[in-house]
Amino acid sequence: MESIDDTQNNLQPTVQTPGIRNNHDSAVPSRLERLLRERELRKSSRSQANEGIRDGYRDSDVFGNVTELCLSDGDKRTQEGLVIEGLAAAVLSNGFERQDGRSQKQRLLVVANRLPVSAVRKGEDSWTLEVSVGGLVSALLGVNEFEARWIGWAGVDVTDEIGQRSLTDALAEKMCIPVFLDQEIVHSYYNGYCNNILWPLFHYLPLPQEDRLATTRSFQSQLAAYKEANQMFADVVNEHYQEGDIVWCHDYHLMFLPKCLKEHNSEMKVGWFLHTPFPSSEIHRTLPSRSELLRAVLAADLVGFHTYDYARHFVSACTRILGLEGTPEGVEDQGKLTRVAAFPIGIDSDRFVRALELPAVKCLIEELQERFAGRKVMLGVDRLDMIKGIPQKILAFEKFLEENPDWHDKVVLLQIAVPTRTDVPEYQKLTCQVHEIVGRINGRFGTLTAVPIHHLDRSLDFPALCALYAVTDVALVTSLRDGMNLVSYEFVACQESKKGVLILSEFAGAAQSLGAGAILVNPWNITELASSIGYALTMSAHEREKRHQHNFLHVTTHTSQEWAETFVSELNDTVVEAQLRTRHIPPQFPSEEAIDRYLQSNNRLLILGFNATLTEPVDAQGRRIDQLKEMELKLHPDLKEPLRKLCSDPKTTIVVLSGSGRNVLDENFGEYRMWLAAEHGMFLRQTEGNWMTTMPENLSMDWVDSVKHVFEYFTERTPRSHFELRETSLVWNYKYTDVEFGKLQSKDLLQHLRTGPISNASLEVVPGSRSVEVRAVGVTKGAAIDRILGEIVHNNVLKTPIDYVLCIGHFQAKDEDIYKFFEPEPNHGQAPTTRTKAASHLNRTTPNHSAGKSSGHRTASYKVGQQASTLEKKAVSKDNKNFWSMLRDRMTVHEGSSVLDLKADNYFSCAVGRSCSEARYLLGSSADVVSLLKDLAYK
Ligand SMILES: O=P(O)(O)OC[C@H]1O[C@H](O[C@H]2O[C@H](CO)[C@@H](O)[C@H](O)[C@H]2O)[C@H](O)[C@@H](O)[C@@H]1O
Ligand SMILES: O=c1ccn([C@@H]2O[C@H](COP(=O)(O)OP(=O)(O)O)[C@@H](O)[C@H]2O)c(=O)[nH]1
Repeated sequence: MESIDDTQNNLQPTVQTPGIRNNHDSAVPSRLERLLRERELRKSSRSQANEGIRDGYRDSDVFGNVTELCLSDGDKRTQEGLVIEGLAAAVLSNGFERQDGRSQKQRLLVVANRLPVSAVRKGEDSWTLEVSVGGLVSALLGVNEFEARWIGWAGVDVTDEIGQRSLTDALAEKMCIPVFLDQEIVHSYYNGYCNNILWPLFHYLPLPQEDRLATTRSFQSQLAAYKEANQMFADVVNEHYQEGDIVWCHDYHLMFLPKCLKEHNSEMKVGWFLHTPFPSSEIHRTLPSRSELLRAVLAADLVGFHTYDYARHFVSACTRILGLEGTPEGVEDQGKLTRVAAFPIGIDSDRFVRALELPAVKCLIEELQERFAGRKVMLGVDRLDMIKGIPQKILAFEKFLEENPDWHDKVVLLQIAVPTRTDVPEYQKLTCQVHEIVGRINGRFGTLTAVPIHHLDRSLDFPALCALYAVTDVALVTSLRDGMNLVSYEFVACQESKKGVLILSEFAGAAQSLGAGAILVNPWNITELASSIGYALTMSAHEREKRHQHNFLHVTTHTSQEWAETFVSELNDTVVEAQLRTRHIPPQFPSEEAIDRYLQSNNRLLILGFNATLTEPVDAQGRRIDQLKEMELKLHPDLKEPLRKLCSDPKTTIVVLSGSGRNVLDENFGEYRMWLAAEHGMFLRQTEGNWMTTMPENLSMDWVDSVKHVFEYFTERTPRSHFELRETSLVWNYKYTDVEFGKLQSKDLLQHLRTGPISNASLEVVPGSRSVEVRAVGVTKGAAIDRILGEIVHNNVLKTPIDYVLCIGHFQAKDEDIYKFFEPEPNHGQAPTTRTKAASHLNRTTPNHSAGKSSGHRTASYKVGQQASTLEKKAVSKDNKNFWSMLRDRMTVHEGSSVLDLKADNYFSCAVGRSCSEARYLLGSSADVVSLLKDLAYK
């Protein structure tokens, strides 16, 4: 349908849900079938691998936990070093032949701001590497199914060549590749744009008022640094990329990376995963660079989040801010689908479970038990970040002590607060604030021998952390927002013997997976938090056991390994799916060929749509749409001259065939010598003549008032929607309404039209991308074309038959029948003509190959001068596919006076701004139509 809303930035979801649609082809397994099969394969390969470990035929390096094995071997190296070797060992299994016969591991380039190690310089060319702390590092260290390389920043500024070279070598041993960022970039990109703008915003924390002005001033330079840093990451990826690699970009630091990578190599398989929440679109839209960031991420093939909520917010930001189409699969832009889905992260639970058996850890557990004998242990482990809700946690603990004097010397809160982003002023303020509260509470409730809160401004190593988790009675996670929160998972993994209680913020992603076993709290509600502490401390053993088992099962089955495998498998599949989709997308319009054939033809017919074909394109790049301007359809100014030139060519007949009313066409085309077909061809005129109606005589319009009544009702109830009453149809348009509300209302409207009191009327309901049109049954552009042809023939003295047809428009739904009108009938013994077949057939008959081919050649002739009046009286056929034969049957063929003599190769049908169509070819937008018509006019 070429109704007023159908501009190119608001495309209909033309490709249906993959998986449900079964990939267009029953022989091809659906997306879900493929993913399930892949999962089965992974499972069986893993169980074989585990058997391998039990049988002792594999080196522990590849599948076992390196940390644990080395420690038990009495190795004296630091635990951090060993964890890194865990990654390296996992990674070093290059070329390992899987037992299921599948080939080697796929190469995975993990790109994250931070490498899993931070480097400390010891001399000119010597370095020590320490494990970086944070959930992202912990999770990815558990992944060993792939041949992974990690690309990222080593956390130091290295300006000299010797330093850079030696650090590169040191990191290479750990399968890490550095990106060298200088201090200035780190300051603006990492401390500035990442941690002072994106991080708070993604966690729903507005910047404090006094910083806001300064932030706004430096915003542009920070954004520039952010883009520059992302390009630096991309350069390193490009340098190391090998064909077939998977590139997995991580987190809010690298939102521009997918775009940079795809611009360099569109074949690269690129995934992007966000470890933080993605906020409601209402929050995201406050960001000045909101559109740019979204578009850059959408360049990825697959975009992943921890929870469905975050994924939903992202899709909604893309639909509301960019005006793109959100589907159950992701986000569609001009036929390109970016898949968006939830992939909840996990931990390497085995590593924690087995760590508890290590002598070193057992020893620590005993020490801690002795130290806190007679007291219940409560634990908090967080980076010292404002999102973690540390002040709220401590204040709630204070309230609990206040209200429960009996517990004063029977409970202790151990708070590990790992310093993080210490250069950012907000973090410095938080440190002071927390110290102050802890000091006050310890002063208030402490005794000479004991204090209620042990607060540590430092990180712990892995054995200490495991021991601490194991002796804890109640873990407190009070994040105000948290992507996932792996601490809660790690605590559960270490609690098989104690079965302690987890108090968990409902604002952590983990609440969605551990919600059944944990006590969920709103950390802003200090009273509720304090009473939850009391409830947890006194919980019965039976309840603790039940809750723990539930969580333990989840943590041990949803591991980091599973997470990474699922993501990578979906990424691989997304690329397969994209290939399947593109098989069914018509190719780009072959301009050169079309122009050549145009020039060689003697009598050409150009059928052009109007809206979104000959109109000025709407700027969709994040600028606010000007509804009033856009609703007033105007011919593209660049088309005026070429159109005039084409119209003056005696060998060319132009028809503008539009859904718009006569007045709109008059205003825009009155000055040209062409044919105008308004309201889908119901009205027709040569611009030098008068409008005539081609409406079938028996066309009933009795339904108009009832439909108008319904449209008025919906227009009143849907802000910024409007309807247009044409002479033969009505269009309700909701393009400018709230996306979701508009969709809901249109559903309601359609239901009413189809099943309500007017459902029996002889009318056709045509849903567009953001519109609903109602017209009489059988009125389509395809149905109109034979009436139009009849009139043209009737009016023109045809010296030669029409031997070239170009039909081009943003036609939708039923109006696509127009593209089929001139398609040749299938030859006997051949499969019926399909879009792809037609396309490939056409490709076959390009000048190089077409010699002697005339399979698509059809000649039909009108008995000139007779058929027009007959035709206009005939009822419109509903059987669109038989127009050609109808046409032929109705027309007397007589030698020498054929009206149409059209070889298949001289027929060009083209859909504008559509991703999928019945047309043979596609053009992106009206801008492409402009250059095509210019070429036709001036070549
Ligand atoms: O590298 P830093 O700036 O020091 O910060 C450490 C990491 O913090 C964030 O972690 C997030 O990822 C976790 C795992 O997915 C998730 O559980 C947690 O909720 C998130 O906050 C950050 O996203 C990472 O990039 C940082 O490396
Ligand atoms: O002293 C510490 C404290 C924390 N962590 C690790 O830091 C990660 C924190 O991840 P989480 O997802 O809870 O939050 P993030 O810090 O990533 O926001 C967990 O894996 C902890 O084991 C650590 O290694 N040493």
